[in-house]
Amino acid sequence: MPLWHKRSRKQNLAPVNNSSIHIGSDALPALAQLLQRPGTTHVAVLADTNTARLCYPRLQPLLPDNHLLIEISAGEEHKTLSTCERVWAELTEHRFDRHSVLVCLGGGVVTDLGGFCAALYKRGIRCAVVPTTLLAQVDAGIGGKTGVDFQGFKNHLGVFQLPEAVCIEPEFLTTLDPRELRAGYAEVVKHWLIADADAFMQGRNYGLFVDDWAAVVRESVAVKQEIVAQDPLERGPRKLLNFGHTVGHALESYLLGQAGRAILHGEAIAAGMVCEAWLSVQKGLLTESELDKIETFLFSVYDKVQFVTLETEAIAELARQDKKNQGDTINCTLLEAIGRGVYDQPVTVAELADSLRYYHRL
Ligand SMILES: NC(=O)c1ccc[n+]([C@@H]2O[C@H](COP(=O)([O-])OP(=O)(O)OC[C@H]3O[C@@H](n4cnc5c(N)ncnc54)[C@H](O)[C@@H]3O)[C@@H](O)[C@H]2O)c1
Ligand SMILES: O=C(O)C(=O)C[C@@H](O)[C@H](O)[C@H](O)COP(=O)(O)O
Ligand SMILES: [Zn+2]
Repeated sequence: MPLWHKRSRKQNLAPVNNSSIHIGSDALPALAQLLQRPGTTHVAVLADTNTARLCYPRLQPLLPDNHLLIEISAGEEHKTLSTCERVWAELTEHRFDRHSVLVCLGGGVVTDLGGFCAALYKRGIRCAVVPTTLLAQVDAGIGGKTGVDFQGFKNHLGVFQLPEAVCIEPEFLTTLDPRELRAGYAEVVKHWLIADADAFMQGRNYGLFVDDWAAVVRESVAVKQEIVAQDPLERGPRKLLNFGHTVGHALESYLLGQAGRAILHGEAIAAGMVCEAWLSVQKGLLTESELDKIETFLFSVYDKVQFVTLETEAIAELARQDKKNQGDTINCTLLEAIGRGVYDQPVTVAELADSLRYYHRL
């Protein structure tokens, strides 16, 4: 059955291997149960400065009295090996063993970095994820991609390692900055564009004016979960989830490296999706009218990312390090229709630069 077949809205979230996903009011009780499992020796919560202040108090009553709080600085610039070293040093100092649990409480930076730390410390300790941004609830917390940035390249070091549980409490979203909510929404739109044309058509009507975020989270998690279940290690169909990321990651990496110009991951992906939808038209896969629908919608939600045309080649060059590549071939995920992604589509650096120039002209 193709990946983009119509899913039942009530579809169960089948665990991928042994990772369970809890969404809604039973999510935090499920975490409490996991932490009380006999044999658990130590519990640490990894949070960033914001989630330590805004989300940790909600978790505290569920935690054992002697738990450890490890706080890291917030922001993509801290998703690095040196932050991991700090986390590992704290675990070591407090004699965490393999029966310990690391609870990652935060957005994608905390869940990516924390998952990576848990996977490597003593070759693997238990890990639970409590995603607190929209982006992490619909995407980063799901599917076991963990890692950190390295030498300016996104997620350049990492492992696939599923957490024991993902506990999603949509109420955490109430304290989220509107810019962060908007950025996370880009991954929701990505899921629609690769796998759910009906949801895209409906979503166009309400944009960010959503009154039931929990429903949006459930639907989006179901799309990702279904794809990850088929291909956990990204040998094939999981590459669909990378739509918008060949250009998006290049743009994000380029701007992150320049003081004052960093943009959020979701903002980069929104721009990347416009570029890659345009490339899909150039390759004869998508119609002009579909491209127009995608662009109109994305520009109704996102501001244009600012760069000058002189920078397009340098940005496009960064795609040579994309993880979907094979040898010198840059493999992109494109669209063959709204709601139908297609992966392993070769593109050149020149074509990626053209797509950025197209975006710049819009
Ligand atoms: N592993 C994956 O599959 C995957 C998928 C998508 C993105 N990512 C990664 O995720 C990262 C982006 O994640 P993100 O957008 O969540 O960014 P983030 O983790 O930096 O969080 C965004 C900001 O929101 C704050 N925050 C978090 N929860 C909050 C809350 N409930 N209330 C108030 N503030 C809160 C954080 O402190 C931070 O300042 C990128 O590094 C990206 O590469 C990974
Ligand atoms: O889960 C996946 O697979 C994804 O590609 C989801 C992406 O939204 C996410 O940004 C992921 O971290 C990108 O992975 P990478 O392998 O391109 O670094
Ligand atoms: Zn992403």
